[in-house]
Amino acid sequence: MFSRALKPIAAVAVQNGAKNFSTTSQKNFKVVVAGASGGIGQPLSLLLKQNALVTHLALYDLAPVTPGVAVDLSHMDTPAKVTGHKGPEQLADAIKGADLVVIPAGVPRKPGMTRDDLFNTNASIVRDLASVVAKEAPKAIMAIITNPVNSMVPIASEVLKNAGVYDPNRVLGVTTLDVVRACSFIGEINGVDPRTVSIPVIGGHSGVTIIPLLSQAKPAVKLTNQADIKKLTERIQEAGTEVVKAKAGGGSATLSMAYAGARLAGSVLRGLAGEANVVECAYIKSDLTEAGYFANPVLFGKNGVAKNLGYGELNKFEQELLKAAIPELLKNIETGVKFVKK
Ligand SMILES: NC(=O)C1=CN([C@@H]2O[C@H](COP(=O)(O)OP(=O)(O)OC[C@H]3O[C@@H](n4cnc5c(N)ncnc54)[C@H](O)[C@@H]3O)[C@@H](O)[C@H]2O)C=CC1
Ligand SMILES: O=C([O-])CC(=O)C(=O)O
Repeated sequence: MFSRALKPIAAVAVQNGAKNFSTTSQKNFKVVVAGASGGIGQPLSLLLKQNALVTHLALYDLAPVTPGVAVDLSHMDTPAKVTGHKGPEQLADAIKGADLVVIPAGVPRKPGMTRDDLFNTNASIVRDLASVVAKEAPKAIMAIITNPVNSMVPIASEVLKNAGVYDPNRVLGVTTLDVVRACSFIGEINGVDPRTVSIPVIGGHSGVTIIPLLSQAKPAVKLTNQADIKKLTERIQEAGTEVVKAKAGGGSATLSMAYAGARLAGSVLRGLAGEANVVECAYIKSDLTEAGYFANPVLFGKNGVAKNLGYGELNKFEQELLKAAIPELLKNIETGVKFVKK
């Protein structure tokens, strides 16, 4: 399982690729936010309106407020034109000609729920959005935030396959929040600015499938005790639940997710614009493990994923984490694939 991993990634590339938003405007990109009026969608759209690479920001949601959210954002003095699209009859217009479709549409968790408990509601939402992307913007990059991410990416991929337009380099599950959290917690422990921390988080986006490679963190995590390393690993794995509990029925992470989603979207766009060395972790079609989809650092380019950078050397503890993650990932992936095939 481990021999297929590539060489350790250059941590500096992760840091630089991930954290410097471009101010150049080499190209004009249409970006769609599907689920734009929600807890993630609104602040994500606010951040994307500030990205100079975005010249058209199309906001799509079922919520009646959506055209109003678009008018609100359109008053910001940044270049992107903003359009609002409400309801399925306006979806094709929203998606047509998109370069990037970011999807936070769907229901969030309440305390006591797992991400898998969202499957029944969110699967058909992602399936239906993917089928319109297949028709109206088959070359668009799809960045899926909707949970459970581990199953939603296979769903979108199967829909695109059925439509004959699937390109595995253009379908991503957004796991950036796991990296953002790991950097934040390590920054706290090390007493350094979290923006100077870089770490790959691999696997998937739920519980045991979230594998922070603390042994590859730069700078090294100032923890020597294995019990503390285990505790930090579990905090990163359960950080989503920490937010769900703290919001006490008011939903899950929205603001930190918007930040993470804007960062991922910005990196995708910089890759599309031809910038070199743009690296982020993302959940993609993969043959590195037995799981058909897997998250680890990837290089973005003019056509989406340009190179899978692998996950480097794992220590014994991380190998055990990977072993625990694979059966869960396989199950999540199968659930997604079966949903489209049924
Ligand atoms: N990948 C990640 O790291 C994270 C993923 N999430 C997931 O993101 C999703 C959204 O979370 P929130 O924004 O907090 O939820 P929310 O309920 O605040 O917003 C969801 C929005 O989606 C819209 N929507 C529902 N069905 C739709 C459809 N068919 N087409 C377009 N829009 C539709 C709703 O009207 C609503 O505005 C959830 O599934 C949540 O679990 C949340 C945090 C982190
Ligand atoms: O925990 C949730 O349900 C939302 C999520 O994916 C996260 O915050 O990582």
